[in-house]
Amino acid sequence: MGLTEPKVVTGPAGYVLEDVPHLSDYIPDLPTYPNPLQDNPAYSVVKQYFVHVDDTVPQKVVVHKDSPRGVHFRRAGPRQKVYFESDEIQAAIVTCGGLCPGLNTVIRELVCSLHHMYGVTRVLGIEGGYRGFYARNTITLTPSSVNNIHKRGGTILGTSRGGHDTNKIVDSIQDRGINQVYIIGGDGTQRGASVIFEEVRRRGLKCAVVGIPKTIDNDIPIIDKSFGFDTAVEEAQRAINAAHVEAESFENGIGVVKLMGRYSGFIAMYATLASRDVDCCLIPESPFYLEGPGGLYEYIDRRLKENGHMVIVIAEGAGQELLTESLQSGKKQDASGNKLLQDVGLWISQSIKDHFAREKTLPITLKYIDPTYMIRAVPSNASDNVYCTLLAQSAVHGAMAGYTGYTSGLVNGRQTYIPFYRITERQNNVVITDRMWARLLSSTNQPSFMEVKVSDEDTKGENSLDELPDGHCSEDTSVDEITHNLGCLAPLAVPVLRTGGISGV
Ligand SMILES: Nc1ncnc2c1ncn2[C@@H]1O[C@H](COP(=O)(O)OP(=O)(O)O)[C@@H](O)[C@H]1O
Ligand SMILES: O=P(O)(O)OC[C@H]1O[C@](O)(COP(=O)(O)O)[C@@H](O)[C@@H]1O
Ligand SMILES: [Mg+2]
Repeated sequence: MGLTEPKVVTGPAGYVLEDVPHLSDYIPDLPTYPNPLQDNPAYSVVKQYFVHVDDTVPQKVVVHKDSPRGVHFRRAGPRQKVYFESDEIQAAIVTCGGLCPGLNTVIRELVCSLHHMYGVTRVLGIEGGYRGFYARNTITLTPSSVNNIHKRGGTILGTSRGGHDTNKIVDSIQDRGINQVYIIGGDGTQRGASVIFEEVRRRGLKCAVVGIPKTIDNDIPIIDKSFGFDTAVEEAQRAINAAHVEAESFENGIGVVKLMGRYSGFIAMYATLASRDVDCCLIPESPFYLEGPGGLYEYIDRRLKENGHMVIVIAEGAGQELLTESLQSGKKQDASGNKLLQDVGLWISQSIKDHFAREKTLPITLKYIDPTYMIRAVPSNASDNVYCTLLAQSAVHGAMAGYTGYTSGLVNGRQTYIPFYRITERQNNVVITDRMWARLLSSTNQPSFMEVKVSDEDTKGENSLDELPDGHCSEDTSVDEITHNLGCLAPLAVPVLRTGGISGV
């Protein structure tokens, strides 16, 4: 049996539904049952509580008059018919990868939704990430055992990187009679969940495999944002405030704050936009250089002369190419295969100190704050708690309705079911030619570290978005937006890195 073919349904006017697999795709004659929610007093009063079979959610909400209707995802929510009887269900929950605020809230709400909405009494917690399926004991989860866990950071189940052994995991699922598995984790975890789903399907098991996207870095595509992201941005304000207070209190004071973001600088970008005290934000997607005209040192010098102090926010994945140059580091990886990063915060702080000591232009005082793990470890805030609740409920409704092989996620403000391949095919990055980054540049006044090169050829005709180089165009970016952001007149502007003046220090 080959890999599951994408289920793509087309309709009039360019309508496309990227549907998710269903247990009935590979198990014939599955019995169905009325959804127990129809007798639940909390829900039976809600008009049209059940989601219509044809309800779908568009991926793009900004369209032109003549645009095709485009890609849609199946709307999440309870269905009239379910594919499991309550007492037949053995559910399991696992958390994998790094921590993120809200993990415990999702666990709590999965347990409570299963129990209170669908009468499921058997829910297992798999301890310590994927390897917990075959190397650790399980714990029984009940509404009373999870009642207060949303007030705590971390995950009560524990987590880990590496240890994804598909056969051992699916053997464990089969041996324990697990027929709904909820896998909470980031991009790596969702790739792992996709492989588990394929093996479950190959073995013909009646087991719904459901992913719930967790990523403090917000690096998962398609979804609006990840749970815990708002909390992280909020918590980052405390570090930025401290850096600002320190910087303001000394002559030529500089506060440097490192935030998480291995490949995606969303936390740094949003924390900067939220704070207003940040003078410079450096992210992995926007390469920068230190020396020479338009470089970081020149900007720091100017800002200190203008304002007497400054705050720099740097995402942990920013400037890694400069560090590699200067520190001759190897390419190390963690147990999951993620790039292991050098401490860019320490490096940039030392580089700035060395530069100003060498140049003897300004006597600076620099304070470096690394709040990364403190931010990741806090419990989720109120809005993330609501988000986690809806996410968990949607995940459960989908499994009960027999859907499988999907990640439950928010798309344009609606809960949806997204096929795994769409979640794992690429990473979500800050698009530096999008409006958001332009807003940041205009709020901090920092240099863009780019020159705009416009070729004659490009100015001659209409250019399609497809012609833009990788990483410089999001699916939601129009040519108008790109030219607007770069402040240039041509229809196609290609940002290029200044190559002169990059220094390894
Ligand atoms: N391509 C893959 N196939 C199978 N499992 C994977 C894959 N990538 C990562 N994993 C597993 O997913 C888990 C979490 O991945 P990791 O990258 O550490 O965190 P995150 O899911 O937060 O991105 C690990 O146990 C890892 O072994
Ligand atoms: O927990 P570790 O192994 O120190 O990893 C730190 C990494 O975890 C993250 O917080 C989140 O990464 P994941 O989404 O892959 O779990 C990154 O921002 C950071 O680089
Ligand atoms: Mg990841």
